[in-house]
Amino acid sequence: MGKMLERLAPEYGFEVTLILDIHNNVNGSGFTAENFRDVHAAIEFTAPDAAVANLEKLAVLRVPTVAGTTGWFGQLDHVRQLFENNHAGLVYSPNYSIGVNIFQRIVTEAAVWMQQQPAYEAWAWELHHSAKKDAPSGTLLKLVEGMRAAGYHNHVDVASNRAGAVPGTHEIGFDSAADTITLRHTARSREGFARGALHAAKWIAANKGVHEFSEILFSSEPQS
Ligand SMILES: NC(=O)C1=CN([C@@H]2O[C@H](COP(=O)(O)OP(=O)(O)OC[C@H]3O[C@@H](n4cnc5c(N)ncnc54)[C@H](O)[C@@H]3O)[C@@H](O)[C@H]2O)C=CC1
Ligand SMILES: O=C(O)C1=N[C@H](C(=O)O)C[C@H](O)C1
Repeated sequence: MGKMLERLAPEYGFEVTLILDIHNNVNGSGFTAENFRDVHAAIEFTAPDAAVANLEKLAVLRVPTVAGTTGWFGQLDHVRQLFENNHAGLVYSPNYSIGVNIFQRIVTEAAVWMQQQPAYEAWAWELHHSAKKDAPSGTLLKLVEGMRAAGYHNHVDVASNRAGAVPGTHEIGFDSAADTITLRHTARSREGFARGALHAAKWIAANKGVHEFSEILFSSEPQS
């Protein structure tokens, strides 16, 4: 994601002044007050086992932050508390694509209807490139969590595949003896993730608080 963010950042009015990676951030050594002195926003896309330590440092430095890494959301309460205690802004999401955030709402709505239909059984599936470290994807976990929050308590069979260079495909399905409903989002490239993260960075550079990305995206709800 780093290269894509660097390429698109100027379109969002950002100059990239610091890039930390596994080589220049050994034991968090890149997170100094000097390095972040004139930084208006940080975007964190690293690895599941690195994200929390990086986010802790960004909170203490009070840098408005966009959290993009997946696989750490079990520690969200701890990270949220740290940003709030330090009065630092944070946006988090397992997926910054606009399409996926709309897809999430469609899936949640389907779950409400399907909860009343015991003849249907459900599955959740995702496919990503073979370099992806976490499975299931953060997005798939959130889709299923959204179904649960909408009242869907039947079993959901969850599966993941890793192959080639696939940028990200997520599918929720319902099957009965009579028919099948398949809901699928397919990312065509990683550009949608990067654009969403840059949009969030611009927003959090000018606002306060801790927010899930969809709160920003859907801050003015469509009229029905
Ligand atoms: N929220 C979203 O929309 C999206 C989330 N992701 C997630 O973002 C994460 C990163 O994905 P990719 O960019 O594909 O990974 P990648 O493996 O291509 O790049 C990760 C980068 O993080 C650096 N890194 C690792 N540990 C570090 C540390 N301790 N400090 C600083 N830098 C460190 C590596 O040097 C590397 O440059 C994954 O968890 C992935 O699931 C990926 C795409 C979209
Ligand atoms: O690792 C990736 O590539 C992606 N990860 C995110 C996830 O785990 O949901 C989002 C996107 O699907 C790409």
